[in-house]
Amino acid sequence: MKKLKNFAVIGGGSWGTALACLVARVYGSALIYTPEVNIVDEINNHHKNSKYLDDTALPSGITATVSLLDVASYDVIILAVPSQAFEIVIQELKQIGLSSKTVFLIATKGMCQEPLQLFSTKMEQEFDNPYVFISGPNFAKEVAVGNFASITITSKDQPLARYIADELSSEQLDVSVSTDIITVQIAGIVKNIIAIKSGILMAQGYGENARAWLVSKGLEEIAIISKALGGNQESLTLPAVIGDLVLTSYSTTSRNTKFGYEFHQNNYSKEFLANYPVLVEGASAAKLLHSFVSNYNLDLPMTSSVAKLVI
Ligand SMILES: NC(=O)C1=CN([C@@H]2O[C@H](COP(=O)(O)OP(=O)(O)OC[C@H]3O[C@@H](n4cnc5c(N)ncnc54)[C@H](OP(=O)(O)O)[C@@H]3O)[C@@H](O)[C@H]2O)C=CC1
Ligand SMILES: O=C(CO)COP(=O)(O)O
Repeated sequence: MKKLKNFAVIGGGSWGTALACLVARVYGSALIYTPEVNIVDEINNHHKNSKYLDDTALPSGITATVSLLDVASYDVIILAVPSQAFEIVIQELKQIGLSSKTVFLIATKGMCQEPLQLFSTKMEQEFDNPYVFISGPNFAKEVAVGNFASITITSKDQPLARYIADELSSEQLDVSVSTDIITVQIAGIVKNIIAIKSGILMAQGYGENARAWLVSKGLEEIAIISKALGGNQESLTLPAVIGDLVLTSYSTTSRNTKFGYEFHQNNYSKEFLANYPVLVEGASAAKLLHSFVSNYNLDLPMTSSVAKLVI
C-alpha cells in the first residue's frame, strides 16, 4: 500500500483542530481548511485556535488555509465538519475534483438529510475513493493536548483501516479496528440523542441510577437499529460504541448533555432550540433517525422520546 503522509482536515472547529494535532504529532504536519479567516490567521501566526480550543498550543507543523482547493493534493482528507455541513462539503469536494486515490477519513457523527441516508451510502454514491470512519469517545480538548484516549477505525477496506490504525496508534492512543461501518455510524448518531436525554434526566432531578438505566437502554437501541441495518452485535463493545455512549452521556463537558439540561429548564422551547449558540447534533439526529427507521417497526422509546421534544 502507498504510504499516506499528507493529511488535510476540513473543519477548523474543536475536533478538526484536535485531529490535526494528532496527525501532526505523528507526521510533523497537517493542513486545516476553514472558511474563517480569523481562525486561519490565528493558527498560522500564533499556533492557537482560541475560539474552539482556548489557549491550547498547537504543534507548529499545523497550517491553515481558507482555500478548499489546497486540500486537493493531499493523500488523506479528514472530514470534521458538523453533520449538517457534511453534504455541502461533499458537493464542494466533488466540484474541486480529487484523485480517485485520495483517502477520506470521516470524523463527523450524524447522517445525511437529503435524502435520509447514512454517510457511507452518500460516500459510495458520490465517490469511488476509499473511505474510513474514525470515531470514539473523545473530547477534543483532551486529544489536542495528547491525553490518553481510544478510537475506532472502521472501513470496508480492512488493509487501509489497519494501516491507518498502525500509523496513528501510540502509547497515548489505543486504536481498535472494525469492519462494522453500520454499528459505528449508528452509535455516533444515537449517543448524541441519549446524551440529550441524560441532561434532561439530570434537570428533572433523577440520579445516577437513572442515568445507568438510560445508558443501558441507549445501548439496546443502538443494537436494535444496527441489527435492522445489517450491523454486528459484537461491535457494541467498541470504544466508538459503548465508550462514546458512556462518555457523552456521563459528562457535562458534552455539548449534548449540557443542552438537554438547559432544554428542560427552558420548557423545551423551540425558540431556545433554534437559537442555541453551540453545536448540538443530537437534536437534529433525533428527528432524522426517527424518520429514517420509521419503516422498520422498531421499538425505540429513548430516542423517540427526544424526537418528540424537538419535532
Ligand atoms: N468536539 C469533539 O469533542 C468531537 C467532535 N466530533 C464530531 O466532529 C464533528 C465536528 O464537530 P466539532 O469540531 O466539535 O464542531 P465545532 O462546532 O467545534 O466546529 C465545527 C467547525 O466546522 C466549520 N464548518 C461548518 N460548516 C462548514 C462548511 N460548510 N465548510 C467548512 N467548515 C465548516 C465551523 O465553522 P464556523 O465556526 O464558521 O461555523 C467550525 O469551524 C461533529 O460531527 C462532531 O460530532 C467527534 C469527536 C469528538
Ligand atoms: O463526540 C463527542 C465525544 O465523543 C462530543 O460530544 P458532544 O458533541 O456532546 O460534546
